[in-house]
Amino acid sequence: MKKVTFICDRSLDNQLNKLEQIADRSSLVNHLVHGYGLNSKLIVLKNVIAKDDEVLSFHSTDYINHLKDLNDVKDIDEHEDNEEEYGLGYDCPLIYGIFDYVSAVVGSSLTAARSLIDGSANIAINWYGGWHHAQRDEARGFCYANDIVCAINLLRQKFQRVLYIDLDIHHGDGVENAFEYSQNVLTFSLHKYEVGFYPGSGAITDVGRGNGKFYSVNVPLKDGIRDEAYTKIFNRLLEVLMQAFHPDTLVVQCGCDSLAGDPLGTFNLTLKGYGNCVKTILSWQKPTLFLGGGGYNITNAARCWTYLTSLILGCNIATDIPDNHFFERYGPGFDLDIAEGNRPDCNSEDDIDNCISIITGTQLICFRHYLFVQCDSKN
Ligand SMILES: CC1(C)CN(C2CCCC2)C(=O)N1c1ccccc1/C=C/C(=O)NO
Ligand SMILES: [Zn+2]
Repeated sequence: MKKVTFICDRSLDNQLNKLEQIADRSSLVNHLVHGYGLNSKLIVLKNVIAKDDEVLSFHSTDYINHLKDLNDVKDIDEHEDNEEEYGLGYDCPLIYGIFDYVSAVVGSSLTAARSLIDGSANIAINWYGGWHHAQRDEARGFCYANDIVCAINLLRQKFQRVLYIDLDIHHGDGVENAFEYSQNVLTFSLHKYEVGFYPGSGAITDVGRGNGKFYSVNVPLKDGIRDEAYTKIFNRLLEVLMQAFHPDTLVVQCGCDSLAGDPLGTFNLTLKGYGNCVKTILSWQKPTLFLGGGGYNITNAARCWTYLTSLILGCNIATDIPDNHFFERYGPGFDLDIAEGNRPDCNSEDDIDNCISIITGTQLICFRHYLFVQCDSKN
């Protein structure tokens, strides 16, 4: 019997509602999960606010003290040093109660991770987390603290090797940067990589540094990628990486701004594309933490994460949206599925095959080295 924990907490909904671009997104997810009756199969966990030292497992003391100073400030202009420092400003506007917000969101991913560490679950779901751009000492890209890095640091207290997978349309730069020199955390990100597209990092040649060289894997993609090509590249690359890296646990960022119909709208995935990736991940039967992230078509985010929750539980759910608190928001079709867009796919067959051969070539060399090192150390 698969034990799946699920973070659901109204105080977290209130915290996330402070971000206007995703206001009430988490409430829609939770009500749709409930509407499908999935919550009766989940171990629903209340949030535990992160302690300072847990947030400081990654973030700098200066940055966290700055957030504490700003916690009761309503508008950055009121604050003496209101020029954009620590990343607070345009992309990351100051939100009221910023430190309380960060402690709650980091706490949500730590609460989920703890259930994998204490063995009360083999899979943990936290759709409140996944804020992959935040750096050690600054907010970035709408991410104020990196709950993912804090959760990986906690998981590493029990699990030796962690595989991080990032499905968001944006490069998971904050997580990659945090573990750039580590060979115990392999970061794998599929993302749009084009001049002028945020954050601008994540080229195929970006493979990590020092001992961590080759343990950052980046799959740069162009506009319009569809389920079939995305699934092919995902399965082919991860087949190699799983055999070579042998992770003890996985952390998966399921940002759903790669879906067709997202206001950023440049990828063309449907629930099938995300579902194929999650099915592959589930087949490895490793302790796994699933997180949210981007996703700005609010009802599509609810559709996607509810569907993924049902896959994780092994439950088939109807395509008709069930009665729930936000039912009318799913009109006019009231359908769980998301239609594929008709934007052209700018990724040719050759582009995809090139990506696969370049990466599997590099990674194989690296992991062959890794295996020798492992063999040597055992002799
Ligand atoms: C402000 C929002 C978050 C919203 N948004 C879109 C959605 C709809 C219309 C604008 C963005 O591009 N944003 C950003 C703005 C500056 C920097 C980063 C992001 C997004 C990061 C992200 O999703 N990472 O996974
Ligand atoms: Zn994103």
